Amino acid sequence: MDFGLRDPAAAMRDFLQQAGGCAVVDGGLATELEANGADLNDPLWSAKCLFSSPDLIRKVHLDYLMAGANIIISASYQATIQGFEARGFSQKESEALLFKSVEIACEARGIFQSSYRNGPYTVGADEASSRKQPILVAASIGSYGAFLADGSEYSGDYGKEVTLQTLKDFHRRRVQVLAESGADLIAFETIPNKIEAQAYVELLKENNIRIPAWFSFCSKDENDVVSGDSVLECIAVANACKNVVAVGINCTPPRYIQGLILSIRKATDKPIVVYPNSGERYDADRKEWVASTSNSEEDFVSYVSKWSEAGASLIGGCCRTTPKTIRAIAEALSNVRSAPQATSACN
Ligand SMILES: C[S+](C)CC[C@H](N)C(=O)O
Ligand SMILES: N[C@@H](CCS)C(=O)O
Ligand SMILES: [Zn+2]
Repeated sequence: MDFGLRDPAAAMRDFLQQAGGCAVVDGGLATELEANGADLNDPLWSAKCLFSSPDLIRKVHLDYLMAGANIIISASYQATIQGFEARGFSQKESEALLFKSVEIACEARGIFQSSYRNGPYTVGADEASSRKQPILVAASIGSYGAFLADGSEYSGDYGKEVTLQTLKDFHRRRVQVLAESGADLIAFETIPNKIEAQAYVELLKENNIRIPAWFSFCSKDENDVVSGDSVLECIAVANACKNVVAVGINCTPPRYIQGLILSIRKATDKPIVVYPNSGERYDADRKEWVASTSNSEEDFVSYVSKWSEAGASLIGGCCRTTPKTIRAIAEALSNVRSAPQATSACN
């Protein structure tokens, strides 16, 4: 559909219309890599699989497509040139790994689409809606905190020495490479503070980046992102950028999402994307999630129609969500989705 080559807002509008008014985002990529046996206790976390087990990444993307995802997010969340160089890769090899993350996702989409035509996969509520499942590939860009590999994407506290310029210098080349990778859009994910959003906006402008992007923040409650910066101020930074086709929240407990959507919709007319985590807590030292008694996949999915009613039009899951979660989200949304190509939205 040449998503990335058109007027960004119109491209997103058309995509959402083809998806029936609401699109399904995939679930936790790293979570599912681990569920399939990958050991992510590594500074590169899921990006390690780009060289250790690329076939597994492709399989996980396919599993999410089969569950009904309209958007799959590449394995580049913690893939940085600086991180790969620290592992002994050259700059050229590091950039090739970034490309590869998108290539793998595009391959999964191609396999899914051609295999579907040949018969073996059934996805979505029924065959007719499955056939029309529009699919985008989003290139993930995780925060500077993700690169630090100490869980600081959940604090947004980088210390005083990390300035706007530091962050721009850190992210610049990766943004340039992923913008040329063949992805349909860039997903700036798990953004923990306002300064990093500002750095991304300036990089998009200064580097004349043409492909669309979404900005998705990590929140600690219904008002503030994890650093303590106001969600509304963060959204305002993203809202001012023409390339930004959706704004929202990810890797945040489900219980805050409805309040966040209601606030965000007052601050922007752009589509709202939400893909919460399970509500568990990440132990960065052990690189493990700590179980919480108050959350289950059932709880998560029970929120979905409320999020749609509140104004979200891209809904999925982040860490500790699985293809099962995504299938349940697709089913929950099938009640509010209109027939593909119809004009009404789901909220
Ligand atoms: C979204 S968090 C669970 C990613 C992993 C983290 N940056 C780490 O390396 O520990
Ligand atoms: N896209 C990443 C986000 C981590 S917060 C993943 O699902 O692993
Ligand atoms: Zn997450």
